[in-house]
Amino acid sequence: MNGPLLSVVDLHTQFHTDEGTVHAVDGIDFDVNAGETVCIVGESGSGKTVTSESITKLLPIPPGDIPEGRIEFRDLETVRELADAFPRHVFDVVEGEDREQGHGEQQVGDDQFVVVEERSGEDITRGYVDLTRAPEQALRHIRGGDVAHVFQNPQSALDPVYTVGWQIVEAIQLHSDTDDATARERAIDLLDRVGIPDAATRVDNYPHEFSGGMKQRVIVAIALASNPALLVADEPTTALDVTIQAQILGLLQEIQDDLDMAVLFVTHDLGVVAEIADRVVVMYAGEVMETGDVFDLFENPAHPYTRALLECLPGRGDETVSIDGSLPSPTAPPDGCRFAPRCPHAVEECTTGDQPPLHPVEDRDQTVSCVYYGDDYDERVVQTAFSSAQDSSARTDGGPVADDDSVRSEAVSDE
Ligand SMILES: Nc1ncnc2c1ncn2[C@@H]1O[C@H](COP(=O)(O)OP(=O)(O)OP(=O)(O)O)[C@@H](O)[C@H]1O
Ligand code: NI
Repeated sequence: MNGPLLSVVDLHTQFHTDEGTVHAVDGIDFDVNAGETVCIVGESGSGKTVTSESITKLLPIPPGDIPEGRIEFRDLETVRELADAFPRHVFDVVEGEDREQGHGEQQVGDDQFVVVEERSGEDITRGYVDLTRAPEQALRHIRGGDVAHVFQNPQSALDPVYTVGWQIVEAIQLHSDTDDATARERAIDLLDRVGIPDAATRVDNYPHEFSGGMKQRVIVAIALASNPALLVADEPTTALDVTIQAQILGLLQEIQDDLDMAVLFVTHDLGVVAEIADRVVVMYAGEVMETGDVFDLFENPAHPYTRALLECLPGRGDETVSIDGSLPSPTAPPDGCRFAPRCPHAVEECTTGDQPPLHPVEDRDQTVSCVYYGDDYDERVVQTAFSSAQDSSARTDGGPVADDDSVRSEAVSDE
């Protein structure tokens, strides 16, 4: 077993600006397993897009910068290919004797982005590519190959001067030795699969000859052309027609099951999350507040922030209410839990030190960054208030009340 397909480990992504350093992503951890759909949710500005763009390194660097952390991509085929192509950049844990002799952990060099953890003879059987250290040349190989990034903006993702067929053929041939005729056949097949009627004719059309929804399908077809192990998709705030969006999501899921492809989907729509996610990562102000199985998390939201988010979900709580208060300053984030200034249950410990570690939730497939789930507090305090979070009397238990004069945040579903 080579572990999860993708492991984000202590990722820090910053932007150096005239106003100071923006701590957009400030030490987050989560995994994506092969074949599963993980949704990242959170209010606008919480760092979802920066996280997804850190993975495919589509981040503008500079001003962007990843000073700390790793993004381990554990697709074995990719690890083997890149170990072959970049032999000088391989860190071989197996070959190093230091561990045996008790010299402690060996240091991976800055330019060593392929880490081999286990071999069977010559063959690599466990290891990863660290996407944060990979040079542009290696990233080009990975991007649009084993990791595809779908921008859900048809306007900018397609090249207006080439036919859609040409663009799909290019994507196919970039990563495999496929002759023109075979690639064209596969392009037609892909268009057919994403639900474009009369694909054999449409393959020779230009992007402007397609409607918005059909363009979106073409973009998905291009992303699938290389048979990616992981598809990263960031939902835009200027959303497409909801029915088209639902169709495309349904389509993605069908194809995903066929190809055993993992999907990392960024959204602030909890309805979409309920529909497509296997697991959920809840982000707030550059930190992960909670992760978990989608059923466990919806049934038993553990973090007060997740609870507040769910309260804003239509049909769940009172959807006219948004969470009181606003995101903390990204250049000068507060100590302790980022959500503490808005949390009805915050106690003194919540306002000092680092963001609390992710504690496992008892009997659930969930982890939560909240002191109440540690040994010193009773988590029932944050759980009982769920259904009455809008009731102001419920705010007085467990700790200081959020400042009522503070600015109302943008609603969670602000598209
Ligand atoms: N190029 C940049 N320069 C400076 N700050 C940036 C840059 N890009 C993003 N940020 C900041 O990083 C933080 C996280 O932004 P991000 O776009 O990841 O949020 P998001 O969760 O995707 O929000 P939305 O739901 O609105 O898309 C924000 O404070 C944002 O202002
Ligand atoms: Ni975003």
